Formats: sequence, C-alpha cells, structure tokens
Amino acid sequence: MMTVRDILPCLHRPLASGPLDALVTSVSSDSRVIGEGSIFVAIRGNQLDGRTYIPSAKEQGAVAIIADCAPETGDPTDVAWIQVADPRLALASVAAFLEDHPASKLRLVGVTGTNGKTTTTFLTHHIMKRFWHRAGVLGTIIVDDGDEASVASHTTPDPVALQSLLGRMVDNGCRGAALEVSSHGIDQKRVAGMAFDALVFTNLTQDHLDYHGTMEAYASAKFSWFEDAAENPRGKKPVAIINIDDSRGAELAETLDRRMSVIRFGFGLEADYQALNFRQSPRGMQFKLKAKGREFLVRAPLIGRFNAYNILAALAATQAAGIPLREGVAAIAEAPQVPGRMENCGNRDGISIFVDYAHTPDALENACHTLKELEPRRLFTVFGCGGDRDRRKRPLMAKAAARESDVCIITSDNPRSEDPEEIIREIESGMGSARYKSVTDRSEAIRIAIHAAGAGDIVLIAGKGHETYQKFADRTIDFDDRREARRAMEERPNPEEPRR
Ligand SMILES: CC(=O)N[C@H]1[C@@H](OP(=O)(O)OP(=O)(O)OC[C@H]2O[C@@H](n3ccc(=O)[nH]c3=O)[C@H](O)[C@@H]2O)O[C@H](CO)[C@@H](O)[C@@H]1O[C@H](C)C(=O)N[C@@H](C)C(=O)N[C@H](CCC(=O)O)C(=O)O
Ligand SMILES: Nc1ncnc2c1ncn2[C@@H]1O[C@H](COP(=O)(O)OP(=O)(O)OP(=O)(O)O)[C@@H](O)[C@H]1O
Ligand SMILES: N[C@H](CCC[C@H](N)C(=O)O)C(=O)O
Ligand SMILES: [Mg+2]
Repeated sequence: MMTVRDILPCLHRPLASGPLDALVTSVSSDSRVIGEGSIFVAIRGNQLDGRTYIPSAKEQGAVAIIADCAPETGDPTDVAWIQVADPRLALASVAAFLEDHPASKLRLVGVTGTNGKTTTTFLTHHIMKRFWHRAGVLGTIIVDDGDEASVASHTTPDPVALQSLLGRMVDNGCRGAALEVSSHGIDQKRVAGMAFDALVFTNLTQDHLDYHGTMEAYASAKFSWFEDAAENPRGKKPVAIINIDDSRGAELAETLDRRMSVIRFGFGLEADYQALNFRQSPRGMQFKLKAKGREFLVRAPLIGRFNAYNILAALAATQAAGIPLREGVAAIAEAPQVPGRMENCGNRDGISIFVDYAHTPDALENACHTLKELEPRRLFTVFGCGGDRDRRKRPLMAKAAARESDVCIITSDNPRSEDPEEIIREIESGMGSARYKSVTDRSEAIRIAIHAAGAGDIVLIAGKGHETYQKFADRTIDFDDRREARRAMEERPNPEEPRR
C-alpha cells in the first residue's frame, strides 16, 4: 500500500504539510468520484474552479489535496495538503505512478494532427495485432484494452482513465498500443510524462480555434508534445514521425532535427518514407513505398491520397516500435474499414454513397476531391458544422465543399446549444455562387440528396462519420448517417415503376 509521502517524489517541487502517512487508494480531479483514501487534485478548469470542491472532497474521505495554492489560513490540516505549480501535471504524474507507469511497459505510438489521427491509430493497431496478437488502441471511436473494446468518451481521456486503461493493456498481455493524442489532451497535460516510442504528426490545418484562439497557439500546443519528448526521453529512444508535405510538419521536423530521431514521410524526394506512383480505384489504392533503402508495393482497401499519408505514418510508426516493415506492408493489404471514414454505404441505381467524418475545411476538401477523382457524373455533398465549436471554419468548409462538388446540401451537424438555422447561415456565407440547397433536418437533407441523384452520381455525407447520435440544445437523438443513407436508398422511387 502507498502512503501520501510515497507520492511526493513523482511531483515537481511539492510543498507538503499535514498527515503524510495516510494510505492512498486512488486519485481524481473530480470531487464527485472521491472516496476513502483518494487524493483530490483541484484544477482551475475552463469552466469551473476545482478548488471550490475541496470541502466536499474532504467530506467524502480524501486523504490529500493537491492544489496550486497554500491551504487557507485557519484551515484545519486534517488531511495532507500538497502545493504544486501545475495541478494538471500533478494529476498525470500521480495517475501514472499509482498504475506503476504502464506506458514504460508498452511499445507506445501516439498520433497527433488535425486530421488522420483515428485512421492512423486504427491502421497502427491493426498492424500491431497482426504481429503481436495483443495490442491496445485508444481514440475517438473505440478503446480496446487488448481484451475488450468499448465506446470512447474523449479522443484522449483524462489521465486517470488513460493510465488505468494502459494498466489493463499491460495486464492483458498487450505488447504495444496506439493512442490518439488530441491538442486538448496535450494542452491539458493528459499525456504529460508518458514515455512514447513513436510520436506521429499527421498535419495541421484549421480547427479548434474556439479553444486555442489562433493557429499559432494551436500549432505550439501540438509542437510542445514533441519538444517534451526531445527534452525528456524517459528511458526510451523516441522517434518523431512527421508528414513533411505539410508546411507545419516541415517546420516541426526542422526544429527537432538533431535533438531527437526524426523520420520524414510524404510524397516528396526528401521523405524517408516516400510514396510514389499512387493509383486508386473505387475499391482501394496502391503505391510504391521507398524506405530504408528498399522498395515495397503497398496495396490497401482504402481510398484517398490522404489515406496514403496515414498508411505511411502507420508503417513508419510500427517499424519504429519494432515491427519489420514487410510485416506492416502485408498487414495493410487487409486493413479494416475504419467506421465512418470514407465508408461505402452501398450502391443502388448506379448511385454510390459514402459517409465520411470530414469536419474541417481540409478534410472536406480532401474527401470531396477523392470522390471527384473517381469521375462520377455529379458529386452531391451533404454537410453541416458542429455547434459550440470553431465558428471560423464554417465559411471555409463551405468553400471547400463548393469548390469540389456539383451540388451541396447544407444541413445540421451537432447543433449543441446553438440555433441550427444560424449555423447554416454562417455556412451559407462561404458558398459564393455555388449551387446549393439548405435543409435543416439532416435526415431530410440526406433523403433529398439521395433521391435527386441518378446513375453515375456519388453522394457524400460528411461530418458525422461513425457518430450514432445528434446533439441539440435540449436533447440528444439516435442518429446514424449510414442508417439514414440506407433508408433513403430503400425509399427511392423504383426507376422501373412509373411515378404516380
Ligand atoms: C474544454 C475541455 O476540454 N474540457 C475538459 C476538461 O474540463 P476542465 O478541466 O476545463 O474542467 P471544468 O469543467 O472547468 O472543471 C474544473 C474542475 O472541477 C472539477 N469538478 C467539477 C464539478 C464538480 O462537481 N466537482 C469537481 O471536482 C472537474 O472535474 C475539473 O477537474 O477536463 C474534463 C475532465 O478531463 C473533460 O471532461 C472536459 O472535456 C469536455 C467535456 C470536452 O468537451 N472536451 C472536448 C472539447 C475535448 O477534450 N475534445 C478532444 C478532442 C478534440 C479533437 O477532436 O481533436 C478530446 O481529446 O476528446
Ligand atoms: N491524413 C489526412 N489528411 C487530411 N485529411 C484526412 C487525413 N486522414 C483523414 N482525413 C479526413 O479527416 C476526416 C477525419 O479523419 P480521422 O477521424 O482519422 O481524423 P482525426 O484526426 O482522428 O479527427 P478528430 O480530431 O475529430 O478525432 C476523415 O473522415 C477524412 O475526411
Ligand atoms: N472531435 C471533433 C468532432 C467534431 C465532429 C462533428 N460532428 C461535430 O460535432 O462538430 C470536435 O470536437 O471538434
Ligand atoms: Mg479522432
């Protein structure tokens, strides 16, 4: 059993007072889950001040409080008080300590970037499972501890949930794991202090300005994860795996050079993992990979040039984690469908329907462009933008969709607390002279697009991908683009029968 005193060495310059010999059972920054023996970490959050919950944490049996301030004068020191400069960092350190640092017992690949994290972690996990039989994954869609898969709540969960999951992966015999590392996760120190073997940078384009404020702040949040690994290797030899066709990626590779091992990937000549002769059909892609002085023919059942980047990243990362490249290439040929990522939801009457999670300007442009390359008669794009998230991307998503599509149907995504009609108006401001129709009800929008399409057309339904809900101010409903698409297909008037 651990005491409060045992915890102190894992903290940065702690100032401790009060009874330090109490036994510790757990740690949390949420007073609502504090029990006997817990340490409560008081975090000044984005919305609430965790310090106001200190009395209730004590009442529930907390044995120590970690905060960025001293106890109020006159406050009885009935429980230990540990003052630190950064409570979020302290939470991550204590959580890892209580689980006995599971990250150091796994080959760990982390993936960050605006787009491609989920896809790259899925591909990485798939290769790891093929080679090691047991491997974990954590991200936007699922959490798999090597034994059981469940639905994820965050892309990168809080340190307590994260460390407990990694601990289960170790217990379940996983040799390695692939983790999505969101910019919120980095900024809130959810992965602080963790030893990664490979850190992947997919790209950086506009998103999340509601949270980070500027692109510079967004980029520096992402970069700080790499800087930290360069400065503190934590007993591993971490490798940074960076897309240098992305301008921010090229900048990052430059700054890290000589401070840590850097592997560059992309289509250009300077890439260590270089893709050449890219070709695709509706069923998949193939390209030549030049890496490590060798050449491989990579085939994968995925479409989109952007997915070639995700494949390069997964191959380089698994190689850095100890899996031979030829094994990775062989596994990629049988890569699974990532739910809601360029997912083909059926063909009927010569119409093909794709559901994709594109919810940024860059992703939407890529998704539309990829489908245009399949040379449809017309491309119909159904999309909207989420409420309570980066508003500045709305007209830019409109521009991206308008540029590549023949017809756009603007609709609602997850309006959350916002007025759906108002979000649609903000999107419309970026449509220019393009042909579009706005239909607030997403189900109706999907039906209109699918019923308007004809033989040779492609319908893209973008933004919600794998999501099985739609969030409004006052309710959350069951909603699945893939199910809606199938339903609309079935309800299509039969071209053989004369219309009544
Ligand atoms: C903006 C944001 O990221 N917020 C996250 C953050 O909240 P916070 O630390 O700011 O906390 P707060 O709500 O202000 O509360 C302050 C403190 O008081 C505590 N508290 C609060 C109430 C109470 O009764 N008792 C109590 O102790 C809270 O536990 C917290 O420690 O930390 C919480 C605990 O880990 C998260 O649940 C919460 O996620 C919110 C729900 C969220 O929506 N986050 C999204 C934006 C997010 O993180 N997304 C990224 C993906 C982005 C991408 O696509 O790339 C992700 O990684 O999932
Ligand atoms: N490497 C890439 N470059 C650009 N766009 C991509 C890339 N990979 C995927 N996309 C597009 O972005 C969408 C989201 O992909 P994915 O879910 O893999 O990204 P993510 O980074 O996990 O997103 P999130 O931040 O929401 O978790 C895809 O549906 C596709 O349209
Ligand atoms: N992880 C992303 C998800 C966006 C998905 C989209 N459907 C929306 O609701 O905006 C975010 O939090 O920005
Ligand atoms: Mg994701």
